[in-house]
Amino acid sequence: MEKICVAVRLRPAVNEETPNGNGYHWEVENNRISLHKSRGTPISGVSFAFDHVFDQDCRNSRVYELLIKDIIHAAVEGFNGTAFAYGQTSSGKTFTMNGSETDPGIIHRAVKDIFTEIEMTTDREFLVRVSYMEIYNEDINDLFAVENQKLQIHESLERGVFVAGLREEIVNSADQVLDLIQLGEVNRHFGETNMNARSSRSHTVFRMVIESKGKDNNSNNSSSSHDAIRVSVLNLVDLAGSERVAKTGAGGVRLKEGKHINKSLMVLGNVINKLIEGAKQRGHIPYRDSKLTRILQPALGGNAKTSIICTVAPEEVHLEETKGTLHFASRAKRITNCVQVNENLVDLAGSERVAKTGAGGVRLKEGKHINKSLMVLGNVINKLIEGAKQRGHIPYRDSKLTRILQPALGGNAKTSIICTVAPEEVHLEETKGTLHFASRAKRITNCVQVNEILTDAALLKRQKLEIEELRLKLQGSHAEVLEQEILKLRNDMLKYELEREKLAMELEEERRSHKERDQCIREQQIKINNLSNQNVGKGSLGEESNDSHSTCQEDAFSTPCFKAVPNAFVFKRSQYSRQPDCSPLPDTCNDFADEDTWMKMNKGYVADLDALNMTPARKAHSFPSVEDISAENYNQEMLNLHRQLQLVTEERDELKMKHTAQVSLNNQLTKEISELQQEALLIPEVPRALLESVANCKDAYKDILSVLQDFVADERSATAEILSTTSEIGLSLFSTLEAHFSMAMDGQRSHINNYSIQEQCTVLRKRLNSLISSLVLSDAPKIKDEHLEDFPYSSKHKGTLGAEIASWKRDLDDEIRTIKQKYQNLESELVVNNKILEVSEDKYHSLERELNLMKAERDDLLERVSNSSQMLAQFRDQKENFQQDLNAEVQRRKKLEEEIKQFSVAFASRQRSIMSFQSDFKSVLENLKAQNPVSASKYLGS
Ligand SMILES: Nc1ncnc2c1ncn2[C@@H]1O[C@H](COP(=O)(O)OP(=O)(O)OP(=O)(O)O)[C@@H](O)[C@H]1O
Repeated sequence: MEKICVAVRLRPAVNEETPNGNGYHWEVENNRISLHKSRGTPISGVSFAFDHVFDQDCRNSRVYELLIKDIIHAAVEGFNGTAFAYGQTSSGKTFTMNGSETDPGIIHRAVKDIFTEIEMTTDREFLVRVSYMEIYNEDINDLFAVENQKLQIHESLERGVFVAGLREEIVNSADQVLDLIQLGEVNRHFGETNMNARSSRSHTVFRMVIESKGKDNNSNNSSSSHDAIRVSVLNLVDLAGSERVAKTGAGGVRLKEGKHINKSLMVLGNVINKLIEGAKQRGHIPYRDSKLTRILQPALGGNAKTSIICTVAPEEVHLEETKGTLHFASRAKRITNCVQVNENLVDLAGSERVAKTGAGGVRLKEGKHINKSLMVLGNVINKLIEGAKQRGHIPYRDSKLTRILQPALGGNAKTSIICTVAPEEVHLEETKGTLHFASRAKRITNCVQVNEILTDAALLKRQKLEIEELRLKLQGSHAEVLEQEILKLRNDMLKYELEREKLAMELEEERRSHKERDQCIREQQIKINNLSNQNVGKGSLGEESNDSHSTCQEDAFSTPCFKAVPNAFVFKRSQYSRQPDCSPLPDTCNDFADEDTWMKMNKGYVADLDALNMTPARKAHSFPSVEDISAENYNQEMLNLHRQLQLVTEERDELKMKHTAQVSLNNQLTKEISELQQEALLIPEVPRALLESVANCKDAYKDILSVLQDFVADERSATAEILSTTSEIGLSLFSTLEAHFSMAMDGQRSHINNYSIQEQCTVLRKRLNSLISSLVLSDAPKIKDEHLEDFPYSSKHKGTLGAEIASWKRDLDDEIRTIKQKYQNLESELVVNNKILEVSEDKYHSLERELNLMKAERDDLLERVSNSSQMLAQFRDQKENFQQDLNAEVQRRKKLEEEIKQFSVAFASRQRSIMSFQSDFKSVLENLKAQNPVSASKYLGS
């Protein structure tokens, strides 16, 4: 176990102290940083000690020498290493990691040193790969390849936690790496805030993977130790700074970035808290109390995949021992390790009871030692369980940052953290927060191991050597068949090795396309669901519109909203431990930039992430390991699979196109429907407008009549009679018009009858004519007499009365004609409107029919999508079967190899026996020759 190395670096003050400050300042002395008052008196309780504390004058070279150099050296030797800079915004993290022209930073120095060390290590050969990524708004982007965005984190036993799809460049000189870094820097997210003109808006991780292998000077005499390859990962991390909105003045994009930055830093704080909680409870683990536990240390809570086989005896007489062993087993079951690839296979001595073994002397001494070491083993296990119990779940998966830094925090890596702080009084709280963080981080312990692995490649190499050895053994013999077989096998192995690489790539590619297709289908299904919701909305609108044209709903055609996620898709942290395949990133942390949360975060507050909803689980399909795949028949099968894949993809594309066409048609129809609705809304207004104008005409007519009435002196006179009949006729005509229009307004078009109005007009006209003619022609003398008395006309006027009445009649006729004309105009307008209404109705019905067709088509589409999903499932099954076949084939091949080996061993032994028989035979012949040289020369020749 190794503690994390933590240092604090105070940057030089950049601005003058605020005039109304209290004169507080930080002083650095002997790796301790303390807060002092203006007069120099230290403030109690605000003093922190760390592995190193660097003051304002310290240069990057010193920071590197004291804090990082060891990690770099260890990384070349095969240990994982991580160094990261943590601190508030503008405190000097990027300055520390990247440095300046005159004072290069940690990354620059580390790269240079690594290549210098590699050059100096002459007994090993190295392969160095570098990558550079940033975590921006919780997305991982490749800084070496801008097109690689939103990369995913994966984990495998061999590679540990890794970012899939991240470009790795194989490099062989420091300059090459520094050039690459320069290119990557261009792609990094920087932004201006009130606090820093060039503030990092993302966390960056510069990663070097160093592989090394002992140099194989004598190829014929290689041993397996030369095949062990060391793989170490070095992470150099420049974190974005925690920030307070009040100071950075962030808004918009900056605010969003700030929230993401603070959120991931808060998760980092949570992880550290959880780790130290566990370490606190675990306390000292007594590994050193026995040689056994010392040797087994990596296997117990360390870096090993460990299996313990507890053997028990069935006899009743061993009941107590068996119970004890079972208790031991159930305790051991609760240990958790941080696993790398090495495994330990240990055969322990059994615990003994003197009473039963009857041991004495040497045996007794041995038994005591055995029991003691087993007891210590039990103690170690107890301590480990205690720790694990307290430590519980470490929330590495809550942010991408902690997931990437997982090996560095409580895992298998040498880690240094450099916490940068600002000296200004105005940043006092932030500095205290960073120092609290640093003190907590100091308590983390990691278990660091050299990562020595036997890679597949090394394994293959060994197999090749074995075959070579066999071939040499058989050289000179006449076992041609066997030799041929071996040759073939060797070629097969080479082919297999090449194909394995290819397969790995193809599988990866296929898996990616699978994922994309799944995603596509899911998206399409969501779209179809939305479309169906939209259509259901329209259907209900159609029904309503049938009832009444005037009650159309305006929002029925609005953009469809996504359905609320059903509860089943949301689960809490408490369920997380039971759902290991999900990536439970909290979605709802929105207020991480606020003051309160910031303070809590820096004071070691553990966010109750249980209260936050997690993103839905997305299960990753497990693929068989590459070595399980044989080459034979693979290409053929692969072709088939590709063909099927192509077909499914084509079908999906076709469906997609149809769907797009349908959506656009749907949009067009929606637009037309809304236009028609607008028109339909206007149509009922026409009769209303007509009714209003008729009412206005009626009022005007009444006014005219009342004016005329004033001219009539005698109410019983003929003039009065004509006037009253005329007004009666006019008003009756207006009333009829009003009645018709109000009926039209109520939608009773069928009752409006043009013919009845005309008939009424004719009747009324006739009545008026007959009245006038009766007055003028039949009762003229009477009128004359009456007018002589009543009318204020002179006698010369009396003769012209008939003419005047005739002119009134003409005027009235004109007026009636005008009214009739107006009426006819209104009538024809009404007819036109009715026609428009009918056309609208037809259009509406045809739209409804189209909608139904669309629904049917949608159902068809849905069915086809589900069919293609089934096909996909079948396709997956087929693939699985194929993979099983491949596995079987690999097994068969292994068996064959085994048989060949056995055969060659048998062959060698037979060869040996033939040789010995030959030598025996020779010696017998020699003896015979010696005994009887004459007959021997006669029968055997010379
Ligand atoms: N030790 C130092 N010596 C000289 N200048 C420094 C030092 N530390 C920081 N600076 C200067 O302070 C300013 C802010 O530093 P830097 O950008 O490294 O902060 P940061 O912590 O990375 O901020 P952010 O989190 O916003 O990215 C820069 O102009 C930098 O040059």
